[in-house]
Amino acid sequence: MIRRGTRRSPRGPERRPEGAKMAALSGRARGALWVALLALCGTVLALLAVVLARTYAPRSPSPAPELWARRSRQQRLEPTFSPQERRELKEALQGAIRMQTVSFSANDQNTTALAEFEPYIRKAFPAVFSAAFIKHEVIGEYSHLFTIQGSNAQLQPYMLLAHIDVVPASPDGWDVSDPFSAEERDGFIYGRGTLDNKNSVMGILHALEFLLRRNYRPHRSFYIGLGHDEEVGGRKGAMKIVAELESRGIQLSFVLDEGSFIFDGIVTGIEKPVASIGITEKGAITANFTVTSEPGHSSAPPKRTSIGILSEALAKLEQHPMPNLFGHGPEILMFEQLAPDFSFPLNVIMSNLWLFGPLVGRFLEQTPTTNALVRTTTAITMFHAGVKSNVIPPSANATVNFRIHSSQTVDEVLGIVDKTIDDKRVKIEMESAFDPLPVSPWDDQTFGVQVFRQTIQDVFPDVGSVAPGICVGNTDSRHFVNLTNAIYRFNPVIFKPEDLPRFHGLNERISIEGYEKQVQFIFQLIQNSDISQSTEPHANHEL
Ligand SMILES: CCCCCCCC/C=C\CCCCCCCC(=O)NCC(=O)O
Ligand SMILES: [Zn+2]
Ligand SMILES: [Zn+2]
Repeated sequence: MIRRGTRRSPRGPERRPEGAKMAALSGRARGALWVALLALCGTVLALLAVVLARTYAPRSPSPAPELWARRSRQQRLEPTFSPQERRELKEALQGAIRMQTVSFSANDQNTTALAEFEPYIRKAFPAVFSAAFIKHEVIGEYSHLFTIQGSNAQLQPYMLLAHIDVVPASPDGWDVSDPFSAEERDGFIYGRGTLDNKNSVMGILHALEFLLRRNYRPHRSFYIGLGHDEEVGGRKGAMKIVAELESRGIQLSFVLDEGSFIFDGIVTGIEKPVASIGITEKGAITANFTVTSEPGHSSAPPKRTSIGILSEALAKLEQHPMPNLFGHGPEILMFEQLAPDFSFPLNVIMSNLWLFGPLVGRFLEQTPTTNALVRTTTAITMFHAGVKSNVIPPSANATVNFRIHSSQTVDEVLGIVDKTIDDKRVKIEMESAFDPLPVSPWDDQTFGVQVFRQTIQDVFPDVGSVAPGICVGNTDSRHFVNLTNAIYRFNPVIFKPEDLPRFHGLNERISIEGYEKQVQFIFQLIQNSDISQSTEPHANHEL
């Protein structure tokens, strides 16, 4: 008999309790899901709040030191130059460009032109060479050291650096007839050295000349160092100047050299020009790579030739770039400080590098300029092999130039190179090597930083941020580490993307207006350095 209600379907009775269990369970699961969802929303909202707070938090403008604030306009000489003075500025720079002070190598420099440079500057800057409180010395035959004795010996001196020598330039590919003609075209002076670095050599001396002609006597002492072999390492120039100053027991308040610019349009997403002041510079290795093999007749070649083996090793270096180290060095400071200058949404990203750092690192490595900021770069710069088309060459040789990221050392880079090439047939010899330079202080209490901020504001009011930067090349200032911990690299010139290939390349040029601004900057910098700072060391700096 089949009783109603007791009939068991094969699944029914078992299913009901299971279903109830499931329903109860899914009720709990749903609850848990809601809790998780709410927690997630809370976390996302909290993250968003942090991200927005970091993006839009008011940044306190760097306080101008009280002394500058109180100084009346009358006390300060305005950086305005007469038409006659402006002509003089331009012609003096042109004359300097025409002197072919080329450095080919450490042992091959145009010493005739270097020697002619001294009478040239003597004639161009009569007030500098005749002032009773300025001492001029020739160092290492062709370099120059000027000591400007300020009226207040209590103030710690600073130093301005520039270099007279230039890299070679052949006329091929230039728009003007000759890279040493200093031709004026469309408001620009063309020529080797217009940006690197006779603009600074002549700009510093001319600013001082104009101040002296207006009877200005600096309060704070300072030095001007003009090296003659910066492009080949600075051993005979800058290093000798340093040895001289060290022997006199000098300590400097700051050193200012070339090495960075006011960048305009160099970084995607930043509209305004930004001043980047190099607080460090990369290390460097120049290494020679050699492979030797049995020479012989090309009709019966061995399986591998020295050229093939070396090429493979070099290709490995190019195919396996050094690691992206964005966030491990001072480049992070640079982007943190530039964050407000980026347009939306990049400003949000740059203000939150704690979250978006890896993404930004990938973004920066896309162009050679910003790639140089995030890693040790590898550049194969020379390759020599072979003597004749039917001779198996006995050797192949290449030179590779590495520029080392702040967070790496020479030894670490060499370790990676060895591992990457992994071929005992490739011999590596070091030509020169040094670690990245120490990082100079960057805060509003540091005297040099105060002076630069104030002077940029005076002369370039349209500049957005004044940010700490990295000098991706090397400068004479790297030899000055025993004289100060405050070394800065900054050329007060607007630098646009089209200027990049001109640097050490074709059609190097400076606009006449840009050069006048550079002279104004130094004119103001000397005056702005004449305040005393509260943290001034109490020492007598009789020079
Ligand atoms: C918003 C910041 C972007 C920064 C991008 C950096 C771009 C760098 C471009 C040009 C500046 C290069 C200056 C390097 C000065 C080096 C002087 C020199 O030639 N020294 C000899 C040498 O390094 O071999
Ligand atoms: Zn230079
Ligand atoms: Zn150079």
